[in-house]
Amino acid sequence: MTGQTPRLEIRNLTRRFEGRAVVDHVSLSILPGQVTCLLGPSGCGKSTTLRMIAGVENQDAGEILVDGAVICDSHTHVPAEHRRIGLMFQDFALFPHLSVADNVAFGLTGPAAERRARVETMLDRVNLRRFIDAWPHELSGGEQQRVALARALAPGPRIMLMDEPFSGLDNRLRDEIRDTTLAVLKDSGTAVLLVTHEPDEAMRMADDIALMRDGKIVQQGAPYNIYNAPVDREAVAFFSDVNVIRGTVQGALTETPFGQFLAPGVADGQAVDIVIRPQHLKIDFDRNGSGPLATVQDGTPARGVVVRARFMGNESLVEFRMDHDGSLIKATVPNVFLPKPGKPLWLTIRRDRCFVFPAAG
Ligand SMILES: Nc1ncnc2c1ncn2[C@@H]1O[C@H](COP(=O)(O)OP(=O)(O)OP(=O)(O)O)[C@@H](O)[C@H]1O
Repeated sequence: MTGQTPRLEIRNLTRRFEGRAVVDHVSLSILPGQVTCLLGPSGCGKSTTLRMIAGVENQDAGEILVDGAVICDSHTHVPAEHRRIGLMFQDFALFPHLSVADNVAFGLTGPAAERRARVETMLDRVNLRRFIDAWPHELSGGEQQRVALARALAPGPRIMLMDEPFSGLDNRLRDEIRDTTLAVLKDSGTAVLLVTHEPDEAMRMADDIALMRDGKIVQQGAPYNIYNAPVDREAVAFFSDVNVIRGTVQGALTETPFGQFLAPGVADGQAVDIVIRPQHLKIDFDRNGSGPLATVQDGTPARGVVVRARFMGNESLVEFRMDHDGSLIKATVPNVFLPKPGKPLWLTIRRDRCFVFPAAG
């Protein structure tokens, strides 16, 4: 909703180590009940950003606001324990010497009866009330994770910071725990900043994704927009395998073996990369040396020879060596399609799914 005060806002947050800005003018805001994922490769500065918001690391510049009030800038520094920020980190284990009830009650104050009632409510939310008197070692990994969530949410934090919270769980359990966690977080109205290096996790959890690289946020938006309108070639490649077809621009157009592509605003003679995901190529049979007819949607077919084909479960991945320049191109098709190496086939690319970027380097 426009005009709503963000629960969490950071402005130009910067942190330098040994002269290098590992977090470089990072700004973002999160509304109550919204989940934002800070997504990026290892070492891009995600955890450092989170640590500054939590108050366990000082920024060199920038400000942090909660509900419109500054909690940290060059003059103010609200200590970590007064920020009402919940934390859930991968290695943020339960206290092994405390029962489930005492773990969840850990950050609570007030009369014992009230604390007990709050613990029961929180365990109900994560469907673990029956384990109230159990010890952490009696619970599975997923159950422990849900208790950790109940513990983090029990004091009613305004913001939850989560750093790769699901990475210790096996795949199938992880999907289930993510869904439960998301439902509980949404219900609590907390603003969530979740750090992950896994695009699938971000797509699954986030209302908003902030894509981070080398200390900077390079793109921010809804998962759909980040996936379908990426800012550059690396942003496409972060979410999936990509094929890159290099071309040179003449008169805002580039000629390729797959047909012509528009390159508006790019100067004559400049190289461009046409980037296409493997699932957006179409494969067609060779008809005595010719392919299918060119169409407006799919451009001109180009011929390649199968290098290898693998069955991946839901789809088959076929790799081609292209006749025109010897480059390798990957295409995926649903179900089982395993042509023999050496077989000539024709490829077309879905023109509406191509991204054209000025070539880097
Ligand atoms: N206390 C420190 N002293 C010096 N350099 C540091 C310190 N903390 C972090 N760095 C460096 O800052 C960069 C960003 O680290 P950070 O942990 O924030 O990245 P990340 O994106 O969270 O990575 P990962 O996903 O691997 O945890 C890294 O190059 C790291 O080596």
